[in-house]
Amino acid sequence: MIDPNDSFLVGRLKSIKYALRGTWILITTEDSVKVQLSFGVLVTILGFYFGISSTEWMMQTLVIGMVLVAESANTAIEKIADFVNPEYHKQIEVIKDVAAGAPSFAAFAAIVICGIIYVPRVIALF
Ligand SMILES: Nc1ncnc2c1ncn2[C@@H]1O[C@H](COP(=O)(O)OP(=O)(O)OP(=O)(O)O)[C@@H](O)[C@H]1O
Repeated sequence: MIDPNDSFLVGRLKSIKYALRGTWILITTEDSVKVQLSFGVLVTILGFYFGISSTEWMMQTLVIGMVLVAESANTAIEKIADFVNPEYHKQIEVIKDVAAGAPSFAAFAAIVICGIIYVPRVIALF
């Protein structure tokens, strides 16, 4: 925990440590994050294979990041909801469903961007 008496530098270093711990928890325990990360790795390999442009790399990296950020925020909201109310509640259902909508928007953008980048290149292979 960050102590108010910590120096600025120690406070920032602790924040980085906690953020890396959170990243590790997401990568190792959350199936949805594992799946999204695997897609990220796959399109990165495709990017090298097809030699995509700098602009395409930027767009692709941006959408991979968007999906992972949304998926991580969704996971955090799910965990808060489970902590606040582990039993069934109609409002928790709505909260979780709405939170799950965030990665869906990001995933839609990622599919469109990756489709624009790769569909013509894959078609050109045949
Ligand atoms: N406590 C609850 N009360 C009411 N509905 C719930 C509750 N917990 C889960 N649900 C419903 O079940 C759905 C799935 O919730 P769950 O917590 O299992 O997430 P998940 O889809 O498994 O998430 P992920 O795969 O990202 O871990 C929610 O979107 C919601 O509709």
